[in-house]
Amino acid sequence: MVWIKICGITRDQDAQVAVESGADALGFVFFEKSKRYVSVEQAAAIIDQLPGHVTPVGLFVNAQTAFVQSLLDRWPGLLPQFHGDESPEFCEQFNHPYLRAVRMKPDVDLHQIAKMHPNAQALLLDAFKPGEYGGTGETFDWSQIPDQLAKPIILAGGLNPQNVSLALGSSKLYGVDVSGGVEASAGKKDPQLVRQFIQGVKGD
Ligand SMILES: O=C(O)c1ccccc1N[C@@H]1O[C@H](COP(=O)(O)O)[C@@H](O)[C@H]1O
Repeated sequence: MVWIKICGITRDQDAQVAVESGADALGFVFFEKSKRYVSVEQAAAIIDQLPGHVTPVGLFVNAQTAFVQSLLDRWPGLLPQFHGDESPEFCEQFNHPYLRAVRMKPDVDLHQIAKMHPNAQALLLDAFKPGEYGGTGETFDWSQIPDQLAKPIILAGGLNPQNVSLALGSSKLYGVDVSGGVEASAGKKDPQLVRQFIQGVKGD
């Protein structure tokens, strides 16, 4: 089964649709410059109600150590997703599994990145767009995805209900991650698109 993460959750009703449709993880963007930003208390109202089999993912962009640690203390099951310019040392200091986002420049060396992030549960591959950290709705050249890597691969970047089957057919993936491709407007999910996306992955 392919692991499915629906990211950029800001509303309880969107979380509920994603969970009922079979999402494995929900992402909360703790990056104030994002149009999908949620405060800790907004996220808490949703995270504290999640069923145990659904992983809350905290998306960080160059956050302070103390902030990340405070959220891990509050939710030991939180999976951080480091989506900025964090060094391997920064990501590793928490002694906690995390997702290392990689923005896919043409010359990126995924094998080297995998080696430098031993506690990474997976590498999450996203499109590179100068001046932006992610959530751009853009895809990248999936032929850049290696057949073999020391870490599982989660594909992100411009996925939607129309292209996700193609993505799954073209590479060996542990999981998929979507945000903009299932939105009605920034930070607000379209329930129909969320259902279609998850059905497309599960082949229902
Ligand atoms: O969603 C954001 O605003 C965001 C901001 C900064 C870094 C990452 C962000 N989102 C993540 O980007 C990927 C791809 O998103 P999309 O499907 O192309 O919209 C995904 O992991 C988002 O959670």
